[in-house]
Amino acid sequence: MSKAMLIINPSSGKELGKKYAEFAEGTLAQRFATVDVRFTEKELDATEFARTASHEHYDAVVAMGGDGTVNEVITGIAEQDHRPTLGIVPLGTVNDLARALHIPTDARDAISVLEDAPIRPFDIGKYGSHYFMNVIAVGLIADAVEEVSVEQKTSLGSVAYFIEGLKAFKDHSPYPLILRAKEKTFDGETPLLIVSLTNSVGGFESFAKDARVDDGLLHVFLVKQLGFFDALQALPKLLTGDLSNADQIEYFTTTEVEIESDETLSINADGDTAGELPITVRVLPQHLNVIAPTS
Ligand SMILES: Nc1ncnc2c1ncn2[C@@H]1O[C@H](COP(=O)(O)OP(=O)(O)OP(=O)(O)O)[C@@H](O)[C@H]1O
Repeated sequence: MSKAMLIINPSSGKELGKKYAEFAEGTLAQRFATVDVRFTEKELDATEFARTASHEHYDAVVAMGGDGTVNEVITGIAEQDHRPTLGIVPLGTVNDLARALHIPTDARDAISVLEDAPIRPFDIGKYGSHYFMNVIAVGLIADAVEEVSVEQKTSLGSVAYFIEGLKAFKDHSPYPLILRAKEKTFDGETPLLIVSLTNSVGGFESFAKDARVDDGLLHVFLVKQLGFFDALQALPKLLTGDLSNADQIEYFTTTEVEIESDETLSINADGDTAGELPITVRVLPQHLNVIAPTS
């Protein structure tokens, strides 16, 4: 008999989770014989619930919350032998994975998709014991995220990061970084390094426009050392995906990359700070399955 676990973060996205809990449970009941609902109370609850769902051979685990909640659920199932199919009801500010998977960003529409959308594979990434589903950033964006207040994030969404990013370009000196991949090595200074699995980064859907959720690749963007005015030119190109002739940006794809620095630099994974350099980042190709429309 098929069973699904619905994991809801009631604090995500202006507490929409509570409002839509019943509708989501009812919709999932059209597809699965049993639906168990769990509400998170604190950090790592979603990981624990998802791990239990794996151990107990659930067919699906649906994450209802922001990117933080989706990341926690993925962390709970990623290492297991039995990995339930993922479902996502995005309630956060950014919702990059949902965007990349063509899952509607409206909660009600996203729930409706769970009733009959196909199941398809997607890549995740790993460094140390951390998993990520969208993006790793070192430098500028990592700093910008730290500086965006909850109020700014709620009212301005992705634009808040953009504004803080511009400020960070002006105020911060670049970071010394060493990058080693089969395809390319770099030893120098950069204001920003981004390693992306999906096209959508920070809510900007054409950021890594060639990235596909199941292409088995890490898309690496390295911004070269810039003056402020060069930076002003480079940022819109980053955000609109117009990178083909952007000489301020080094772009390549790989499956594994080592990143280190002489300085202590923290890493931002999927919007939250998680760990420090040095790291080796690997893609786990088509490691998980997700209920999501194909276009
Ligand atoms: N019941 C709860 N009350 C308060 N915080 C919670 C609760 N359950 C989980 N959390 C915390 O919420 C964090 C995840 O929040 P999440 O990213 O899903 O939502 P969000 O902040 O609204 O989304 P976004 O970051 O996209 O704006 C978890 O890391 C966890 O620490």
